[in-house]
Amino acid sequence: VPVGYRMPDLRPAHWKEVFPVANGDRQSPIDIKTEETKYDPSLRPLNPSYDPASAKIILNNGHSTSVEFDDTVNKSGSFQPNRSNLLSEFSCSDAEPTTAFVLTGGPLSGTYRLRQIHFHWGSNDEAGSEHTVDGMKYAAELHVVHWNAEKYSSFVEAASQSDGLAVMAVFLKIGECNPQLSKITDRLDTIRIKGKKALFTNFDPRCLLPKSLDYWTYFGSLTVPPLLESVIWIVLREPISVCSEQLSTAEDEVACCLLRNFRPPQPLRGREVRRN
Ligand SMILES: COc1ccc(N2C[C@H](O)c3cc(S(N)(=O)=O)sc3S2(=O)=O)cc1
Ligand SMILES: [Zn+2]
Repeated sequence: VPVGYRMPDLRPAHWKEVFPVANGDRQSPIDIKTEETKYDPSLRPLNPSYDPASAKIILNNGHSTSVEFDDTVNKSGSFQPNRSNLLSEFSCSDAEPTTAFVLTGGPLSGTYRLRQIHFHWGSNDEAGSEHTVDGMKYAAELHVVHWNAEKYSSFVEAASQSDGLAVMAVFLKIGECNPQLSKITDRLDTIRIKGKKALFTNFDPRCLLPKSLDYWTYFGSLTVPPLLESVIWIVLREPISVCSEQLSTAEDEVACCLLRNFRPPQPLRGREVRRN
């Protein structure tokens, strides 16, 4: 390391030194004050339709674990799901196997393609979520990341556009163990080291979603550097359950670099939070 080189301080309070947008006027996460959210009749139901065969790898990118999806080819029309392996795999969703892996509807105009899912958690069951609801933190938070493949030709291009990304956030609360989540937490031992990845196929994110897809939505940003203000946030109002053992497995398995990987709520700066 060159003499005098100062390792950048990686704590959220210091991100503005490297990424000035950290002080921007559409930063995430936020505290959702339910009394101040505004009902918007123009908001449509969310329509997630995922092609399970597009799940590819599980990855430890140093501040979270993620399941990366093959977002290169739009499979609509070309992918003929093999019903036997699909239906046996996905007892959770009796919906017809899809030929695409996209999110449409809700506050979105156009088709947003699934890129990856990842989690944020804390060092105990009391804290861990990034968004809070009336000041309340959940134990963890799942992010399902999509990009506007209809309007932009690549994910990187979309990530720099104000309507480029759409992230669906799902709160995790401590309760029953979640067998669908175990499909991921049981694999974390294979990606203990930063940068490690492991094959992870046939996973349908719909299995992780709560019964109700009612949501709050607002314009925000990535919650990790480069903190780009390109995210349409869709925060589901109903949490899913996870048991303490699953969360501690996640923390134990990859605690080295992933503990407390949640950014605190940022100023709303006059933004509106709408609900369907
Ligand atoms: C342009 O540079 C990049 C932009 C984005 C990314 N990604 C990885 C990040 O971990 C990350 C964090 C997200 S969160 N917590 O939902 O706000 S979404 C997301 S990502 O998959 O888009 C990588 C490079
Ligand atoms: Zn995230």
